[in-house]
Amino acid sequence: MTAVVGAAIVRGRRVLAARRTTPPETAGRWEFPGGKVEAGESPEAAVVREIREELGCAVAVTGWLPGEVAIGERHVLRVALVSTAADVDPDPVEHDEIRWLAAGELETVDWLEPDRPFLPHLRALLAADGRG
Ligand SMILES: Nc1nc2c([nH]c(=O)n2[C@H]2C[C@H](O)[C@@H](COP(=O)(O)OP(=O)(O)OP(=O)(O)O)O2)c(=O)[nH]1
Repeated sequence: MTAVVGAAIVRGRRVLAARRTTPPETAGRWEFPGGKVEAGESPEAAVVREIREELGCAVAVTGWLPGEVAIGERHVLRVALVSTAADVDPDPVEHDEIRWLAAGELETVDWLEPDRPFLPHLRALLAADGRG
């Protein structure tokens, strides 16, 4: 099993969702930006590397949403809680759209199926977060 890490980039009471462009089976679906953990790499380091590659910004992992979800038979998804500096503007180079979603907006995009079990945790966290 290869670990895939997604980053729930939280700013104030919103989380960043990103729309995939490849491969065709997943193009147009929404996800937490991220990717596969490489051999010898920690999940946290993979999150930081992937977000730098995909969104051109530095992030810090502050925790993990509970649980992990199988992606097919070979991959398993975990989702990190991530913060950025307030003045950082993510600039997607692989995704064709990004949106900052509030708790009540999480259902407005078509998430990849493996991401859906993480949404209730995220909704509760965003609804409870008094910052911003
Ligand atoms: N990054 C990411 N991938 C997800 C999520 N949910 C989900 O099912 N996936 C799937 C889509 C892909 O099949 C796989 C991750 O592949 P990826 O293409 O993002 O990984 P990667 O950047 O390391 O790229 P590569 O090795 O395939 O070139 O996991 C998610 O929230 N974020």
